[in-house]
Amino acid sequence: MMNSASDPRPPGEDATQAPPAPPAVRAENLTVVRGPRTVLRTLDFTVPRGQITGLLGPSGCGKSTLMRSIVGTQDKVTGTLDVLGHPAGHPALRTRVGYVTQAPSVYDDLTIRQNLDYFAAILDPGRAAADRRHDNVTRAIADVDLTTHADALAGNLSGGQRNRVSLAVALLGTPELLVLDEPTVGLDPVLRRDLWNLFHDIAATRGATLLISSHVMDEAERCHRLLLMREGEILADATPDALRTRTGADTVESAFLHLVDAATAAARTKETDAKETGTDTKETDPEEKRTNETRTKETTR
Ligand SMILES: Nc1ncnc2c1ncn2[C@@H]1O[C@H](COP(=O)(O)OP(=O)(O)OP(=O)(O)O)[C@@H](O)[C@H]1O
Repeated sequence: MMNSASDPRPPGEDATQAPPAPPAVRAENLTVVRGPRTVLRTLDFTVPRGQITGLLGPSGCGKSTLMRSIVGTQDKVTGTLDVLGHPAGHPALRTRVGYVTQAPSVYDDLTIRQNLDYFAAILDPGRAAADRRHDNVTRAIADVDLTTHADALAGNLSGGQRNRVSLAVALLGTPELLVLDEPTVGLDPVLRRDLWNLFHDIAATRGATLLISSHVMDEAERCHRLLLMREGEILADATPDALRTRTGADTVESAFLHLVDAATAAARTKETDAKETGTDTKETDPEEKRTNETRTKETTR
């Protein structure tokens, strides 16, 4: 049984013994600027531990930027962004957070096993760990269903297979938080189903938290919680059931479209009001932005 978002302790654990662990991710007033654009605007949300949270929204809405911020690789992040109780990017998070980017990071001139051996040696170095590394590599390759291809050169794999090698690398260290940027792109339906089963297995048996981006709405139904994004803002933060109930929709896709239409209508009304009163609401005034930035709790990285 999955733990609740508010109390991640195992059922039956004495509430007086230890304070509840912080959420996997906590964002307050999170803003990210890329080039001349504010790509994420004053986001407030939490990602509960031990669950699969889906990050969904149309192409360009800011999903990858948010993930990069969480794993600590994004510049010009302001506001508060805590990951597993530390500021995002803190050195203590290096082995606790796994990240798979959209572009597979594998060495083409090595086999799958050699790729994993290489990353395993970085994560868990030394002769004494050789047996453990071998077991972890074999397990990670099996997790992503590539055992029969273990000795194939990565350069000869299909795009979907290369994605799965990247995922296997992220699974090597048994991270507490796995951040996966569109891990099922380019995969056939059988592999997509198998990967989603694996994600649920990782959450249930290892108690890991998974944050998975997608713009395929049927994948939303497989998540415990959803963060629905549009144009750098969070439209909804709820379970799939709650979203459907709130909007009266049959599917998460219809619920999302309902919320997008409502947000578009609200933005139009705001624009019309601004034109009538002569107030520009589209972009924050640079001076106001500077003032906001000095108010934020965490310094710009
Ligand atoms: N280096 C950059 N400079 C300026 N703007 C950028 C830069 N990189 C991305 N952007 C803009 O930031 C916005 C968010 O991009 P991001 O990659 O986070 O979106 P996404 O939701 O992950 O899209 P996709 O689903 O297509 O991967 C986009 O509008 C994009 O054009």
